[in-house]
Amino acid sequence: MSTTPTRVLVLNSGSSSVKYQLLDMADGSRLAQGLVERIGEDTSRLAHSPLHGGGGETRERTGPIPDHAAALKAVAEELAVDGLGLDSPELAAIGHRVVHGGLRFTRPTVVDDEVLAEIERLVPVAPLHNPANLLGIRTAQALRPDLPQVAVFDTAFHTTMPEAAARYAIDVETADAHRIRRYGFHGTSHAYVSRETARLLGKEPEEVNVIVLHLGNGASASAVRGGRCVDTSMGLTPLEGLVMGTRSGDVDPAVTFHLKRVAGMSADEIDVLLNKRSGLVGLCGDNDMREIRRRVDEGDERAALAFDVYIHRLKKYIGAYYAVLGRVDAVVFTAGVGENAAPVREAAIAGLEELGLAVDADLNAVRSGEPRVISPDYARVAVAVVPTDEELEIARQTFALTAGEVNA
Ligand SMILES: Nc1ncnc2c1ncn2[C@@H]1O[C@H](COP(=O)(O)OP(=O)(O)O)[C@@H](O)[C@H]1O
Ligand SMILES: CC(=O)OP(=O)(O)O
Ligand SMILES: [Mg+2]
Repeated sequence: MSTTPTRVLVLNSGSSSVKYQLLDMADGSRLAQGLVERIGEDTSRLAHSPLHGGGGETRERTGPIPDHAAALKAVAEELAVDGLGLDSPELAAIGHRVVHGGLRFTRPTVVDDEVLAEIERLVPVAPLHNPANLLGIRTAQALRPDLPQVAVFDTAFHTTMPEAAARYAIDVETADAHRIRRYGFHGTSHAYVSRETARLLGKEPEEVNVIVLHLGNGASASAVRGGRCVDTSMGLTPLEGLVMGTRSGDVDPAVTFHLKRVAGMSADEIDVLLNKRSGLVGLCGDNDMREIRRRVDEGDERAALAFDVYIHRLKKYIGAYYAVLGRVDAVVFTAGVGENAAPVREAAIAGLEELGLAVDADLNAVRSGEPRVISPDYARVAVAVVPTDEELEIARQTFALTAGEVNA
């Protein structure tokens, strides 16, 4: 009798990177994880960490990796070195992060040709993300055509948003004809982190109202009432809302036609400006919060301005979502910046004592990979740091959807 396959490979394909993890869903353990970055450049780098059986040294490869297909083949080779190759009969499914699922995909979905066509149709509203997600799926299909490939959508968690939050106040016929509305992104992270925050507080997700601040290279805030998203800061595309590494977040939409009329820029040029040459990088030339803090500490004025604009926007969204929720149990920081940058957490919460929000300096300074409360005991609202795990959440959803099918 053959054993039931319980392993899931998760691929999180970004515009120029692939993050991946191989998990065994029998016990939720991680067997390997890694990252391919700077795909398409001469300085591509793959870092692969075997984690099973006590783990092993992280292995690195550098040198040109031209596209996502080549990246995934390199990942497959590294996994094979550890005896975890993609040809393994223990592999049950491959789970993919897909950023834009439009209105149609509210749940994880087994990929077929029609699903691929729909993800392709959504490329114009996620131009940095959906093409990479598609390449990841197609390459994985070519390597293991017999396995279910599951798409887990960033937009899915936000489909519970009420119309009042999802609608832009523009002409209804025009908006509906072009499916223009607020979709929201990073939903897998917002769902996972809001649930883990309830657990940290010793409550059920249904019992708590949480403001989640996902601050990575892309950044978004969400208001989660009793486990359901009621508002989020990203909109039609992942450009709206918070200040990000290279994206502007909120701007007056008139900026775009002003640039067209006055500066003679094309729509594509404005797209690149707002998505790739704005945000922290546009304000000070750096998008890494570590480097920005280092410059601020040295007295660099442009870095200080970038930091202040970033914090001001973040604080506005905390206030806005406090008002949307009415009662807040926790404000929680997650993703690369949220989990690691104590000065960002301190500055974003500073001055909000009247809202019951405060950060304890000693607790905030602790470096840890564990979920933790960083507010003082007297504070009415908990402030917390909860590491996100989009890959684990994607693996769980992928396995839940396919285990029955594979075993049948
Ligand atoms: N120790 C740290 N201190 C401050 N910021 C950090 C630290 N480590 C990572 N970051 C920030 O996290 C960002 C990456 O976050 P991440 O969630 O991995 O983003 P993404 O998934 O969008 O690639 C980096 O660009 C950097 O700004
Ligand atoms: C949707 C989005 O912004 O994703 P990322 O943060 O991975 O760029
Ligand atoms: Mg991310």
